[in-house]
Amino acid sequence: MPARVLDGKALAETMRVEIAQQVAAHVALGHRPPGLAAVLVGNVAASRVYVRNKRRACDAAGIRSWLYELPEECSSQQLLDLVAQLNADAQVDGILVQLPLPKQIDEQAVIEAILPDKDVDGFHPDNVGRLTIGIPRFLPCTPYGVQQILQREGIDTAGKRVAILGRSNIVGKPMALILMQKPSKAFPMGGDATVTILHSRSRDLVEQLRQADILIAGIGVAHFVQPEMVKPGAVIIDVGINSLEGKIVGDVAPGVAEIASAMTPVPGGVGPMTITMLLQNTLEAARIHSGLSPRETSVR
Ligand SMILES: Nc1nc2c(c(=O)[nH]1)N[C@@H](CN(C=O)c1ccc(C(=O)N[C@@H](CCC(=O)O)C(=O)O)cc1)CN2
Ligand SMILES: [Mg+2]
Repeated sequence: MPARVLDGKALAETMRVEIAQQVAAHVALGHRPPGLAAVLVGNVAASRVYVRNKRRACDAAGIRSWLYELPEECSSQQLLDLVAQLNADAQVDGILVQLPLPKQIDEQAVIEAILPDKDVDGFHPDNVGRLTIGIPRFLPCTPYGVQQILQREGIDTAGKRVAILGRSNIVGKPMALILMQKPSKAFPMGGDATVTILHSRSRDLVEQLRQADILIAGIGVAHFVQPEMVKPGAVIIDVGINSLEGKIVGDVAPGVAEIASAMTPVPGGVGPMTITMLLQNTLEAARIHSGLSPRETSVR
């Protein structure tokens, strides 16, 4: 039997309606609508599409958004000046600097310049540190989206073997931190799983992958995961977005659907959830800025 399709697009739509209701409730309490500043630097076509989709999703949820564009050849200082302006703007709850940035820009300096309580991507070291010790403020949107797919599709992660292919700061590392975490009041999304991160230097890759109850692929190689690398009945989450022969494909080969019990499609799986979780984080930022959410929570 082919794998059950984990329809991220449908779940993203459901969650966006829920978020719109939460935004309306927030405004009904007398608060101003949440606001997101989106920063787009240069001419990467895909980045332009993602930012446009993020702003459309904001609009539909009742979140205000503003687009700031800088030219491809801008300097780090120009971008840092813009971030400082947005940090100081009381209408702005969240700042999204779309990645990747042009090569002359010091990406890490830009990430660190964003105020941690406006860092709705969850990339600032303060937010990464909080996630690491189990008192997160904002979870990075892609792994947060994966966690929501697993939870809302009823896929229990407690005690499961999870293999994560890829060790990026945006996907692999935060994904591991979320799924290994013991759930607590401060961190209800904790997955209680046994997590293995695999990467280009990992030995016995296929054997490791074949032990996984849940396999999360985020290495950016089209169709890297082949059927013989997967344990029969495993759950497969495909975070890859690659272009192959003019089509968008994931890191997982289509034949894996014959082996797996459930699998996210590409497109229409994790991608739409990434955008949805940005809305959730922006609402959370607005709650923080209106004094509704605790800034600090203790480890339990
Ligand atoms: N500042 C950030 N930059 C980047 C992030 C991020 O979370 N924050 N993630 C990615 C890009 N990304 C969001 O920004 C993103 C990628 C893909 C999708 C998506 O919906 N993809 C579609 C398929 C692709 C397409 O049709 O063009 C899908 O999977 O269905 C959404 C968001 C890197 N940069
Ligand atoms: Mg990302």
